Amino acid sequence: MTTLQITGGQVLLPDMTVESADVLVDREAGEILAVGETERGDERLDAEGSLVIPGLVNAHGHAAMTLLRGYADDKPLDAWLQEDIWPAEAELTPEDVRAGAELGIVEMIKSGTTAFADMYFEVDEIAAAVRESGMRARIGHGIVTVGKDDEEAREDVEESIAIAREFDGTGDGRVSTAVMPHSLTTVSEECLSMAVKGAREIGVPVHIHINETRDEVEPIVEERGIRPLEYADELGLLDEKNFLAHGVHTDERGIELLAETGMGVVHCPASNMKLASGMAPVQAMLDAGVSVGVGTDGAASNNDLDLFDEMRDAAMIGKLAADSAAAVPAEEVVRMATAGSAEAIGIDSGRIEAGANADLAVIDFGKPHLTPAHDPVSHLAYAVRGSDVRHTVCGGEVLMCDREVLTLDEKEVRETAEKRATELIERV
Ligand SMILES: N[C@@H](CCSC[C@H]1O[C@@H](n2cnc3c(=O)[nH]cnc32)[C@H](O)[C@@H]1O)C(=O)O
Ligand SMILES: [Zn+2]
Repeated sequence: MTTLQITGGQVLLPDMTVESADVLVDREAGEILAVGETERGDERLDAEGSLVIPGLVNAHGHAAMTLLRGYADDKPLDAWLQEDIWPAEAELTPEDVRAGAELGIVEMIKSGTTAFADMYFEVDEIAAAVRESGMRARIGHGIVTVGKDDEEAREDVEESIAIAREFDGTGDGRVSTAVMPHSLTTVSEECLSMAVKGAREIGVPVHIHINETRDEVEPIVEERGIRPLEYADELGLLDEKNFLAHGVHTDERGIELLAETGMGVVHCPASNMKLASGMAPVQAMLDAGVSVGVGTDGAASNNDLDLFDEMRDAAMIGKLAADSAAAVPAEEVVRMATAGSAEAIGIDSGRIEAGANADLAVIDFGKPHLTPAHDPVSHLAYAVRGSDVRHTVCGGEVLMCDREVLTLDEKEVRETAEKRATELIERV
């Protein structure tokens, strides 16, 4: 066994208290051995003047969409997808997806994120990028069946199931999967049922966008006389294992259904504000006991993958939505972006204690905007920026040390992404 000792810092514990402690990690097992006064490690990572926190978990996104960052802004979801995003995505090659995923991963590692959930296509490229990077991820092939004939539609579902089966548990267990129908309005009823059944058979979750915009709710109510979550419940889609993105237009009955079934919700506040989708009733969900995590969504609707930004947005919009400054407080938002996200997407991460996976980020508190540090948890929610992260560790492996990414070549990743993004837009 070789050990890694993170020394001299303050540590954020699962009960949200902070204490001066070292963290000792078993590098082979990828687990935390001890927190406190530990024995000396074989290797050491300096955390003097810094706060050690659980690695952040980005519970919903499309990492490869970094290639489309700033390509199409200031439009509502439907027009944005149909006029700009989908035509551009139709031109993406497997190599483009790899380049975009690597760029997204570098950005996440640099801002203290150690795990993420991702819905996209060319998933073998995304799996390869995750394996190379050392991050933890739950990935899947997004199914869209609108505009396809029955056979093509079924093939898309089968592909999502086959990919989920193939990659689950790979990358030393750091890669897990889900079957990922895009939404209740872009996938037919028959195909949604197929997806639910297929996921159950292979024992992986289902991940889907639900209740994102009003335009998505209305057609379901008109056609079926019930709201999206009631329809999802009829399909057997609401389950403790499964998780949805957004949940913006969720009414009281919907919140009850989420709480009763244990279905996870991934709140994506920046994307919801940028596309003017609405404000998710996050405090009401938390009060009802719903499992809530936080995600950035894709870089084309955010436009960055910095979860510190997202925490601040979640706290701010959560207060507006509840009309209360006490809603979605700092501690709650930090919990949502760590243990909450991990629980929602079903991975073991998000807490610093002996026996847990060693997924950590070390934040430099020696900054003007983090002075004075009356309450480090307040700073995490309201003042820390991704660029304050010094080191990132996942499964006991150091992914970034003193802001240098060790598992991928940042400069090369940026140059490749820039070139591929430019050529992509020329083709579109
Ligand atoms: N099989 C489909 C791809 C589905 S992947 C998931 C899709 O979600 C899209 N997407 C990104 N952000 C959002 C969002 O906020 N709501 C709905 N869809 C989104 C993204 O552009 C991508 O096309 C195809 O080949 O076109
Ligand atoms: Zn999305």
